[in-house]
Amino acid sequence: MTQTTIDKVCVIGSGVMGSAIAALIANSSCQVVLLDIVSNDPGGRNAILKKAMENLKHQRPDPLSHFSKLDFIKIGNLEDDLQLISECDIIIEAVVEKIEVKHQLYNKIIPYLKDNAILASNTSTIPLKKLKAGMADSIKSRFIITHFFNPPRYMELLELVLDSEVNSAIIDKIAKFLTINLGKTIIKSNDTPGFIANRIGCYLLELVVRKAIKDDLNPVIIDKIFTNLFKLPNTGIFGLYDLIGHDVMKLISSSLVKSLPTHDNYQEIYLPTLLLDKMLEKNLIGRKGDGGFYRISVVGGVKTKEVIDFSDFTYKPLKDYDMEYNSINELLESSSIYGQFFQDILVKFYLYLIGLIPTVTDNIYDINKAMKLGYSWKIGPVELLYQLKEGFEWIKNQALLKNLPLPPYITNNSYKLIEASKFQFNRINLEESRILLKNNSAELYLYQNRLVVSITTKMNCLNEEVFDLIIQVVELAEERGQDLYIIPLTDYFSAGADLKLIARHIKNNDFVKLEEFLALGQRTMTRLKYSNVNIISCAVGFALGGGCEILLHSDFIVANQELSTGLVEVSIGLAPGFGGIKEMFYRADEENKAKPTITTDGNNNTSLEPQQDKAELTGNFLEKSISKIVINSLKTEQGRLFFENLLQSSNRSISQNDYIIEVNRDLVGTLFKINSFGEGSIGPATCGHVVTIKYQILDTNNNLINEATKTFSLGSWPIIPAIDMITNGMMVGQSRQAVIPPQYAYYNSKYRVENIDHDAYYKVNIMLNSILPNNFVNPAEVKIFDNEIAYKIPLLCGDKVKFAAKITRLSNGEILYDSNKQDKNIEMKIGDINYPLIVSYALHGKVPVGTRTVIAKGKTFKALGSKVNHMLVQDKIEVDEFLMLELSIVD
Ligand SMILES: CCC[C@H](O)CC(=O)SCCNC(=O)CCNC(=O)[C@H](O)C(C)(C)COP(=O)([O-])OP(=O)([O-])OC[C@H]1O[C@@H](n2cnc3c(N)ncnc32)[C@H](O)[C@@H]1OP(=O)([O-])[O-]
Repeated sequence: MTQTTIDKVCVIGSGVMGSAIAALIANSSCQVVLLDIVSNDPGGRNAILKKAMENLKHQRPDPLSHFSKLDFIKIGNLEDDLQLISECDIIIEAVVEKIEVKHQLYNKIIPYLKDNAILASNTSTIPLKKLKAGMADSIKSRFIITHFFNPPRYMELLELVLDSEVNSAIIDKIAKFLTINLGKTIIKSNDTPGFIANRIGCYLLELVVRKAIKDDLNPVIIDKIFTNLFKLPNTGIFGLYDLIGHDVMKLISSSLVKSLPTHDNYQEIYLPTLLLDKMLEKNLIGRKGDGGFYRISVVGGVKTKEVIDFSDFTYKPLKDYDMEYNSINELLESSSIYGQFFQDILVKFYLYLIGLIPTVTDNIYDINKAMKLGYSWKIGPVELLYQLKEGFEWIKNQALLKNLPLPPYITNNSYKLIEASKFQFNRINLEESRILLKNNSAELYLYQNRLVVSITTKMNCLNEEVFDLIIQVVELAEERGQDLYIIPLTDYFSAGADLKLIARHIKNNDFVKLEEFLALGQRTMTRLKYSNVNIISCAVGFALGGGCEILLHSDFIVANQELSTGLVEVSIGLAPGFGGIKEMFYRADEENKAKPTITTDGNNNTSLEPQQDKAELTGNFLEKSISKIVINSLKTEQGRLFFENLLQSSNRSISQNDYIIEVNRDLVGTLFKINSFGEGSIGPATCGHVVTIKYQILDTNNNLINEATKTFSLGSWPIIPAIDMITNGMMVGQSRQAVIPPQYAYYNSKYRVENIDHDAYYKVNIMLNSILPNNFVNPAEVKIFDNEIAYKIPLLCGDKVKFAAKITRLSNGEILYDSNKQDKNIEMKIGDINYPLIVSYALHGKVPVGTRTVIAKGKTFKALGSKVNHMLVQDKIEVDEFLMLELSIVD
C-alpha cells in the first residue's frame, strides 16, 4: 500500500549504497527503477545491474525483507531506458562521489524529469551548493540531499540537506515518504562537509585510532572500554574502522580534510600514521581485505577472533582483559595510561562536537540523536556527558587546564539550557496531549482528539494493570464511538507478558494466580478483537510474545519496516497463552486466499494473478512451534520427567530428536509458480543428471521466443537458468509449465537464446524425454529435517554454495566423512557430479542458512556417472544401508 503520493522512485547507481537504497524502497512495496551505465560485458547491456540484483540476494545483513521484493525493482541502463525516469516521482542519485560525474548525469536526466519530480543526491561529502551550481531555478527548487546511512535498511537516520530555494511542498512530500514509507528519522543538517553524524563519527574514529597507534596502546582494551563503559556497539572503534574499511576511511577523511577550513580540528588529529599506511599497502583494510585490526579465522571448524600484532603484521588470538574501571568517572580519574588517553580524547572529542553548533546544526539534541541513529550508540554523546560527575563543567575545566579554546556554545552558557528530558524523543508529542486514564503500568491520552493507549512498564511488558487499563479503555472508546490507537512512547512496542511476574507465581506455587493472569490476558485480547471500534496498533522495534498477540488481535497494524515480531516464547518452551497461535492461523488463511495463483485456460495458456504484498506464512508453523516447546521442555529435568510419565505405557526413554519435525520443500514453487502435468515413472531428475528435454520459451503474450530439444547436465544452465531449476524434480514423460521472473531468465553467454529481454517475465513449457544415468533419489525414501525456517531465496540447481558436511552411518554411528575434521568447507555448484547425488538433491530448494539433516539410502550417496566422489569411498557404502548427511551452510 502506498501511503504518500510517491508511486515510483528511480535510483541511479547500483553500487553498494544505490542497490541497497533500491531494496529499502522495494521493501516498502513501492515500485523502483534502478539505473546504471551500460555494460560491455557479454552478459548484456544491463550486466552491471543484474550483478547488483544478484548481490542483493546474498548480502548480509539482508537488504531485502523478503525475496519477492525484488519484483518491485525494474532495472535499466542510462542509454536505452532514460524514458523510465519520466514515470518517477523521486530520483535518487547514488553514483560515484565525483562532482563532474554527477553534473554530467544531472544534465543527461533532467530533460526526462516530470514536472514535480524531486531530484535528490545521496552524496556524503559534496556540498549542496556545488551540486546545484548551474541548474535552472525550476530544478533547484526541487533538488536536495538525502543522506542514507549504511546499511540503509537498518540505519534509521537520514540526514536531509536543503536550502532556502527548496519549495516547501517538496520538503513536505519527501519528508512524508522518508518517514512514513521508509521508516526513517530525518535530521536536518546545514550544508557543511560530512553533515552531522559522519563529521563527528569519523572524527572520533580517526582521533582514537591514530592517537592509540601513536601511544602504542592496545586496541582490544580501548574497544572494551568503549563498549562496556560508553555502551558503544560491540564493534567498538577499531572494529568499526575495519567494518567501514581502511580504504573507505581514507577516502572520507581525505575528502573532509580537503573541504574543511584549515583551522578545523579534524586537520590536527588526522595524524600521518605509518602503520596505517603499511596496513593499506598489505591489503589489511578490514573485513573485506585480508584482515584489519581484527581478523576472524576458522581453526578446526571454529571461528576465532584475532588481533593484529603491529611488530610483524601477523594475527594472534584475542585475549580477554579484565576491566579495571567500573565507570567512566573512575576511568577518567585514573592515572593509568588508558585513563590519560581517554581524558585526552574525550576533551578533544567534546570540544569538537560542541564546536559544530551552530555551523553544522543549531540543535544539540539532533547531534545526540544522529549518533544514536546513525552510529547505533545506545546512549547519545551529549547524554553520556551527563554521566560524568561534572558534565559540561568537566570539559570546560579540562579545556582550560590544557589551554584549549572553548566553543561559543560553552562560553555563552547555552549549554546550561539543555533539558535532559528532551534526549528521549517521543513519537507522540506529550505536550499536545491530555491524560484521561492512568495506572502504574499504562496510560490513555487524548492526542489530537484521538484516543491513544501507551504501556509504561519496563520494556512495555504486559501485567494485570496493563490488561485492566486496556479493557477499561476499549469500553470508553466504544462509549465515545472513537477508534483506539495503541502506540508506544518508546522505541519498542512490547517484550510481551511480564515473565518475572509469571516466574514469581510459579516459584510461589501459585497456579491459581497464574491461571487468572492468563485468563485476564485472553479476555483483553478477545475484547480488542471483538470491540465495535477499530483498534489500530502502531509498532516499532519489537513486539514479542504477548506484544505480537496484541497486534494479531488488532484491526489494523501500522508496522515499522524493521519491526521484529513473533511468538518467540515457543523458543524458550512457552506456549503462547493469549490466543496468538489461533490468530496466526486465521491470518495465514486470509493471506492464502490473497495468494497469487496461476490460472490455466482451456488452451493451456497460463496467466499470473497480481503479486501479493504480504509475506506468506509458509512452513509447518504449528509443528515447528510444538516441537520447539517439547524440545525445550526436555532440556529441563522436570520437563523430561513429565514427558516420561506421559509416555510411561510405551516404556521407553525419550530423546529430543523424536520431536524434530520434517520440513516442507516448496519454496521453489513460490519463486516460479510451477504447474506439472502427467505422472511419469522414471526419475526424478536431480541436479547433475543428464537430461533431454523439449522446451519452449514464450513471452507473457504467448509469443514463442525459442524452442528446441536439448541434452545437457542439470545445473549447467545452457539455456536459461530457470529451465534447469524447474526441470529438477521432474519424471520422464512429465511436462511442466512455469512463469519465471526476470532474474532467472537471463541467458548464458555460451549458449545464447536470442531476443531474451533481461527485464521481462517469461513462460516456459518443458517436456522431459530422458534422464541419465538411471540412478535416482526416491523422495519417499528420504527424510529431511531443517533446524530453522527462514524466508530467504532458496538455493537452486546450478547455484554455487559453501557448506560444512558430515556423513554418519546410522547402523553404528560411524562418521564416514566430516569436512570440519579436514578443516575445510566444501564449495560446490549444485549439480557437480563429483559429489554424492544426495548432496545436490538436498541443497536444491534449501534456504541459504542453517543446517539440513537428510537420512537416505547408501545408493543416493554415489556420485553421478563419475569415478570421483569427493566425500566418500564409493565401495564402502552398501546401497540399502541408511546414512545421515548433515549440511550446514556457511555465510
Ligand atoms: C504464558 C504466555 C504469555 C504470552 O502468551 C507469551 C509471552 O508474552 S511470553 C514473553 C515473550 N517475550 C520474550 O520472550 C522476550 C524476552 N525478552 C527479551 O528477549 C529481551 O529482553 C529483549 C529482546 C526484549 C530486550 O533485550 P535487551 O535490550 O538486551 O534488554 P534486556 O534483556 O537486558 O532486558 C532489559 C530489562 O527488561 C527485562 N525484561 C525484558 N523482557 C521481559 C519480559 N518479557 N518480562 C519481564 N521482564 C523483561 C529484563 O529482565 C531486564 O530487566 P533488568 O531488571 O533491567 O535486568
